[in-house]
Parts: sequence; structure tokens; C-alpha cells
Amino acid sequence: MNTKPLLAIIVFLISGVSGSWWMAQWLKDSETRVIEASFENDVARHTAALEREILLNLEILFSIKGALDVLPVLTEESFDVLTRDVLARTSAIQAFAWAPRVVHEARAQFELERQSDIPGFAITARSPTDAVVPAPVAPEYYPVYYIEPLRDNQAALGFDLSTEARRRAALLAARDQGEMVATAGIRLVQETSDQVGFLVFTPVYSGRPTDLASRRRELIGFFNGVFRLGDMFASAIETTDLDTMYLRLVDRTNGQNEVLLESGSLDDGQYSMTNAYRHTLSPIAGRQWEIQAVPNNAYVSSQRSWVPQMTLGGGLIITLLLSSYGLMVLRKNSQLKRAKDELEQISLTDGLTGVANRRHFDQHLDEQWQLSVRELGAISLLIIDIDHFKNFNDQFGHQAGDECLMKVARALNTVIKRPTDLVARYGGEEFAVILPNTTRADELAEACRERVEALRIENPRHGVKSVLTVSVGVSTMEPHRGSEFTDLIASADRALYRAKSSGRNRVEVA
Ligand SMILES: Nc1nc2c(ncn2[C@@H]2O[C@H](COP(=O)(O)OP(=O)(O)OP(=O)(O)O)[C@@H](O)[C@H]2O)c(=O)[nH]1
Repeated sequence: MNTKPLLAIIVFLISGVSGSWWMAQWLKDSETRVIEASFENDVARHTAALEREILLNLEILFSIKGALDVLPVLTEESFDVLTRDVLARTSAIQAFAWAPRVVHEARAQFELERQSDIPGFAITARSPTDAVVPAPVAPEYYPVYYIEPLRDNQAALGFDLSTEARRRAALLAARDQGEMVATAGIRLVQETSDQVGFLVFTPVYSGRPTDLASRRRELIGFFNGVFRLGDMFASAIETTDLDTMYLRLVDRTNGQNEVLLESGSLDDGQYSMTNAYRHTLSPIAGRQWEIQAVPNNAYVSSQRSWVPQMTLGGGLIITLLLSSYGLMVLRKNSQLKRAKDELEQISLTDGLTGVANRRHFDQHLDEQWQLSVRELGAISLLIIDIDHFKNFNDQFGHQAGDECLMKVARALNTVIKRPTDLVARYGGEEFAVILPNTTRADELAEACRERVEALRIENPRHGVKSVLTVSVGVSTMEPHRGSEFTDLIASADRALYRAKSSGRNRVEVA
């Protein structure tokens, strides 16, 4: 088989397979980018929804604080009126509380006055074992004074908010900044769902202080709300949306990385993408929160199409079909070429002896003649004729004559060595040998004659010998432009005639 087209088919096959694979991969990557963009869009939507939800609830706190500011005196009754209905309608807010600032000197009097309404009231703190203990002595206290709903939060009454680190940090920041400040995440223990929440403190001053010193001096206390993060999360983000992804809310305030909420677990085998999409919420009450989300496998596969696989399959099928077709054409071509070569060989070969036939002889002599003209070389021709072959035929029959011709042809072929030499059957019992660039053609002619005689083929009716012999006419010429190769044939023929007439079984040179 021809190697060039075969190589082309192999190259086509390899490029077809790799091209299809590359195309499918490219389509898959493009699809992944679209899925990622769409997912990022979803995350941005959820972030905005959660942000809205939190701000809405903070707005409620802010509005109530505004009302408190304009009250001449804050009583338990007015506190209840302002907060109770709101709490009934808003599940995301667990409680509102009022915590006044109490300086140490006024502590005893303060506790005493409150005990008239709440027996046993005291400013308290939590011990390391979470037991309620009297708040340790400090310059100032911020005890919970009013709280709504009271029923669920009775235990909080009197609790000094500044005795717990997270509350204290938010509380002091709110005091100094004159703004709402949220605590870090706090586990809301009184909740049945044990969810995370946070407290937001809004400072209440006497008058409108404008600098840090006056804010610290004029602080009256804090109005604060307890917010349920889980509930806000649930009302901002549809549960069906959470079926498609893992989502968590992370507190990144001051570079921290505290997970406040998560919708599931990343380790449950549903997630092959591991990079989380991050969306930062606008700062809320001094806290910097971030949504981190990862799409689950179900989401990714629901967004994928069959186009990459179909492209790969289609590409492979087309490549294989075209390659097979190419191979088929190639095989057909090589069969045709073989058949053509065989035909050509047949058309140039003598059917009986297997040496070149007359047509081949003419072509070859013409070619070598032209070559010798161009290269100014010599060319020799031997014409070899079997002696008294008619007698041989007459005695042994035509078939034996044919076998004899075959043996003579083989014998002549053993003498001729060079690729440009050619042994041909020139006529019935006549052979010719073309010898380009041969100086001693007479020696080769003699070798031919001897080789035939050495066959020792019986020919009793031979006039001279009892074995088969040949006569050889030799001619050597240096052809020039305008000369014909028939001159060489005629010359060799004449030499052969001389050999015959001089007694046969001999070589005559022209
Ligand atoms: N068996 C056989 N005989 C052939 C073939 N071609 C030619 N002949 C015979 O070769 C013989 C040639 O005879 P002639 O031309 O008279 O020459 P000759 O008998 O060889 O005598 P000289 O050439 O003068 O020595 C004829 O009898 C042809 O029939 C062939 O293909 N097969």
C-alpha cells in the first residue's frame, strides 16, 4: 500500500479524534462558564435578598429607637406598647430590651427601686459555669431593665450586658460612634432551634452629642434588639433555591472568618466544584458579612446540555467513516495498481520463456539507444539463433521444442548480470541480448554460446554436433544523433548470418 496516503489518513484520523475531543472540551468549558455566571447571578440575588431582609429588620429597631428618643419619660408600659405588636409580626426579631447606664455609685439605689416591681432584682452577670451571679464591681453597668417579651426573657432582667465580651465590644463601639452596632454572632440559647443570632445596640443620649467625649458623657443607655439570623436567612432565600447549592454566611469583620450559618455540609458528596463563590454584603451595623456558595452536582448537571457529548460522538463517527472510506479507496487503488503492474508485466513478457518479449525488447533498445546518444556511450546487441531447431522439432515434437526454448532462455539469463542488460525472445527460436556500455560483448556472446552447449540437450540431427548449439551475431555501436537502433539490429543480424554460414555454433562480431 502507498505509504503517503496511508500517512495522510492516519494524520486525518488523529486530527479528527483530537479535534472532536478539543471541540467537545471547548463546548463543555463554555457551558461551565455560562453555568458559573448563572450561578453567580443566583448568589448575587440571594445576597441582595438577605441584605434587604436584615436592613428591613434593623429599620424596625431604628424606628422604635426614634420613638423612644421623643418620649419624655420611658416607662415599662410605653416600652411594651412600642415593641409588643412589632414583635408579634416579625419572627426575625426575638426581643427588644432597654439597658440604662448605671454608675457604680447609683447601683444600690437602682436595684432597690426596681425591686418594688421585680422582687429580688439585681444587676447580674454569668459565672464561667453559666450561673447567675451579682455583677462584679465596675465603674458602670448596663443591666437589662425592660425586655419584651418578658415571659420568655425573665432570666435576662438585670443582666449586665457589659459583662459579656461580644456584647461589651458592640456596646462600647455603639456608644463611641453614636450609631447602631451589631455584636458578632451569638448562639441564642433560649431558641428551640438553637439558631445563631446577633444583638444590635443603639445608643440613647441626653441631647445630641457630636464628639466622642460628649457621647461618653451624655450616654443614657442602650435600646437593643435580638435578631434571629436563621429566620432572616429562611425568609430571604427560598428553600427550593437551597436545594441546588451549599450556602453559608460568614462574618468577616476585622478579617475574622466565623461561619454564622450554613445550609448543609460540603462533605456529603454532592459537590464536585470546590471553589466557593463569594458575595460581600454591604456593611450592616458595623459588621462585614459574606455569602459563600457552592453549586451542587444536581444543579450543575441540570444546567448541562448533551451538545459536547454529541459533538464528540459526531466528530468521532465522521472521522472514522471518512478514514474507513479513505482506507477503502486506498486499498482499491493499490489493488488496481497491482493489477495494472501485473498486466504491464504480462504485456512485456514472453509467455513461453518468461524473458522479455519483442515489444519489451524494442522499447528497451530504443531507451538505451537514446541514452547512449546522450551520454556518448556504446551499446552492444547479441542475436542468438538456435542451430537446426527445425530438426529438433521434427525429431522430438513441438512440445519438447518449447521446453528446449525455456531451458535456453534460462541459460542466457544466467550469463546476463547488470540491471540495464536485457534478454528477450526476438523471434521463434531466436533470442536477443541488449548490453549497454559493454566493451567486451564478444566475450559475453561466447559465454552464452558455451552455456547453451553446456546444457547438453540432445539434437542428433544437428549437422555438426549431437547437442543443441546456438550461433551468435554480435554488434557494438556508438550511436550518434540521427542514427537508428535498427542499424544495430541489422548489423548484428548480418554477423549472425555469417556465423550460420560459417558452420554454426559460433560467435561472429560485426
Ligand atoms: N517448438 C517450437 N518451435 C518453434 C517455435 N518457434 C519457432 N519454432 C521452430 O523453429 C524452427 C526454425 O527453423 P528454421 O528457421 O528453418 O531454422 P533452423 O532449423 O533452426 O536452422 P538454422 O537456423 O538455419 O540453423 C521452425 O521449425 C519453427 O517451427 C516455438 O515457439 N516452439
